[in-house]
Amino acid sequence: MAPNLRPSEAFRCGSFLISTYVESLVPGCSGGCNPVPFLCRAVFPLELARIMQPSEIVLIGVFLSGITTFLLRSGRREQGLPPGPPTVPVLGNTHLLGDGKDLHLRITQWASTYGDIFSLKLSSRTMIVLSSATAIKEVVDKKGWAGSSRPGNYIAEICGTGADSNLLFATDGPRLKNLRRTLARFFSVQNAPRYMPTQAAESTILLHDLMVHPQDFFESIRRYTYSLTKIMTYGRRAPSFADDDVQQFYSSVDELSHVLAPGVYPLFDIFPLFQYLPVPSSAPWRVLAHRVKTLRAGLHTNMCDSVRCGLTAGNEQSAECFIGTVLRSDVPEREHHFYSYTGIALLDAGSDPTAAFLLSLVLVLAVYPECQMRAWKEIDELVGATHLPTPADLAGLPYIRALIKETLRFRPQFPMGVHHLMTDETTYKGHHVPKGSIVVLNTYGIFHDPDVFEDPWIFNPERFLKSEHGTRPGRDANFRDNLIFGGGRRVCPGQSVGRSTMELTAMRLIWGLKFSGARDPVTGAFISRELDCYSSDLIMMPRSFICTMEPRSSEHRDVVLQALGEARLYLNRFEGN
Ligand code: HEM
Repeated sequence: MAPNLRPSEAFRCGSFLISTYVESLVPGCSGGCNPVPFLCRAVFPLELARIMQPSEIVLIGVFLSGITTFLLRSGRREQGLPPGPPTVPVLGNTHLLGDGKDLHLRITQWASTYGDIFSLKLSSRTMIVLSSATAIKEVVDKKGWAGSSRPGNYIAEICGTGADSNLLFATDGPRLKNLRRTLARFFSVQNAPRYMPTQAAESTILLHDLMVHPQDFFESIRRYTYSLTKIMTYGRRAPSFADDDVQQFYSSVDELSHVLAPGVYPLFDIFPLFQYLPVPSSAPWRVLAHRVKTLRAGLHTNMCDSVRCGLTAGNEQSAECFIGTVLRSDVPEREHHFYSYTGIALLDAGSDPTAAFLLSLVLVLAVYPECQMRAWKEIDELVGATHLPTPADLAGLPYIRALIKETLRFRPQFPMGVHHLMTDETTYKGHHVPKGSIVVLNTYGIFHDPDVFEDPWIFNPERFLKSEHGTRPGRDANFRDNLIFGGGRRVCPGQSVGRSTMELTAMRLIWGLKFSGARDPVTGAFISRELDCYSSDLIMMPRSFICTMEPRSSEHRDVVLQALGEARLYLNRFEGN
């Protein structure tokens, strides 16, 4: 229950709201250093009192007390909701989210205090955090579509990538269901092997890039995952990271993640009133949002046009890719934008999550040389140095399978999933989960729960050799292999393709390269701090880190060089017009 409003708290809440708004209008103001919010807080009420008549002040007082009564109720945790951190009036727990940095760690800490279901009050909105596989199964998976809508995202709307265009933000409804069916067919388990020749050829190019330009490994890996997704979606590849579309796409992704991060823009979705306040077009987040909108609209138009041209010219790749399938289908005219913009959603959803895994893998191989050596031993015995590993080899590589699973457990790409929205109420462990609540799938917390995983903070692939899910014996019968891919009806439609890319590429990187992490010049110890250097936006991605890599032997390098010609020849079909 919220305590009564004390003057100090009222002042804090008011200041928070006003400063959030004002800070968003002032270029370069994102911290406490800017004097404007403080001036606003101090001068604004005094100034008003000076220029108004007493009757106006009374009227405003009545109006404000009505609003205050409404707002005071809005921060409270209603009876029956799961427990959670104490609330303050108006804000509820909003102030605890801060700038969103490392929120997954705070959420995981709260889960250890309040249990596998707890609630946060974001003013009048309720957020339910689920931190066990059982909770996800009961609240999301079993509820079907009623547990799988999405909360609105005003800032994404402004960026032209909201519910009406982008599948990722789309709310429950017939057109989403139709689109999901189309995606399910396109990326089905049966269809996934179709992409294997592309994955094999592109991963050969990646190995070669890493051998020749090891210092550019971030760019090489991001090009690789973008190119794979672009081929499936638009029937065209991206030969170089310097290509215009690659540059535009990644600038838009980086800027979109930034503008969507809490703290950069006013809390429009929590305090919808902000949506009606005047905002100058020079406000920093508006400038950013406008740039993102322009970049993505340009990409969308160019890419769709190139598929249209390909279809007219009878190009096979254009006909077979996702957008080609959509353009050739009888999608009603009014749904065309939503369906075709799915191309951009696929680029978003397919490129960086896969890159995040590969970068995490490089990082752990570099700083856990004992794991790298054990993986080499295993792959050398099975595959040898005379040819590249193929998907069929994975079955004979239990340690490498465990290493992949442990990397995904240790650094899941979506540490807090992607928010779901309940369109119906439900209960779990006697707690009420109301209709309209936002649901967080706390994947990071689940994978770092010491009751379920022994020493969860330690990187230890062996745990997956002892039990299928790496859990303590008998813990959490509801654990499923695809928790990293979300849940309910929104579970990742690209999971088969995503998994096969991660597995094939992991085998090939381990097979062909030696990774070494940076060491402290005095102690000689690995700078393990780098393991904590992750971006804290929606996707958990290592920031730049120092790592050297080289071919394991001249034999390995020669095998890659020999395979290169065939890979380029195969990929030729995805180049040109
Ligand atoms: C490889 C690593 C990947 C991971 C870890 C991953 C994970 C996820 C997660 C957690 C979600 C949200 C699910 C939810 O709301 O509960 C998601 C959604 C989605 N993913 Fe993936 N994904 C990956 C790769 C891919 C690939 C390769 C594609 C397609 C090319 C793809 C396409 C999508 C799409 C379209 C959605 C939105 C679904 C919706 O909102 O209905 N993903 N993914």
